[in-house]
Amino acid sequence: MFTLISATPSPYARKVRIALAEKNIPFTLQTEVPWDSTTATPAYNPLEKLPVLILDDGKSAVYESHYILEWLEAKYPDTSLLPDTKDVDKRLFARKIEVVCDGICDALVLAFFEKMREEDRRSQPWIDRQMRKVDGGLKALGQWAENKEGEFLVGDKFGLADIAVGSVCGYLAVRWPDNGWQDTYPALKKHWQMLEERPSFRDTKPSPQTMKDKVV
Ligand SMILES: N[C@@H](CCC(=O)N[C@@H](CS(=O)(=O)O)C(=O)NCC(=O)O)C(=O)O
Repeated sequence: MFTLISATPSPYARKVRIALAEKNIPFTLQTEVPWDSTTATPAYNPLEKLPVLILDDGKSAVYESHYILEWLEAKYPDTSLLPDTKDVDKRLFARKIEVVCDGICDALVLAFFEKMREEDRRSQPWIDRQMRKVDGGLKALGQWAENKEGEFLVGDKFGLADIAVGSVCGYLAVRWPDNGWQDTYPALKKHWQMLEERPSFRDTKPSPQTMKDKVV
């Protein structure tokens, strides 16, 4: 059986947890704090990041959330999370939405750790730059949610784009509760709330973690 190294707040890991659940792939969840020296991630991922999907042999590993999802799509095509193969542009659009969602998360992580620095070592211009990317990314998600044709973001089928958007919105709600995106983008908020009703979302709600070691 697969093992997924995950962390309770991780939006990247939540994408994989949701995809595994939606594809009915059984796995063992190994919850860690990747910033602590006790993490197992370096043993499987040279980039020392989670999520990491450890395969049945207990040694081989797949890492980087967008690649794990691509790997799962290739290995388990029956329960696809992408539009039909003939709909090339829709498939590419779904991946573009994931790119924006991952980029928002990347900027949030950078801002989060910059804010952890002592005041005299903290760069406010750096934090402002990251939050500009978050604002720009959310504006794009807000427009896509506003303009979606069906119940889901790409075509009339639940998939990768919904998983990515739901994960970043859930992360913001936990880690950045004062961010006003839910008021600014009501269609995005409504879409996220609909997604959170799915069992795969209900079973993977993010929560804060406690870091033991000093990171920055
Ligand atoms: N691009 C990676 C980003 C993953 C990532 O940044 N993971 C964090 C944990 S979390 O932010 O998702 O909670 C991590 O392991 N960071 C450890 C490190 O950067 O050393 C992905 O998509 O999987």
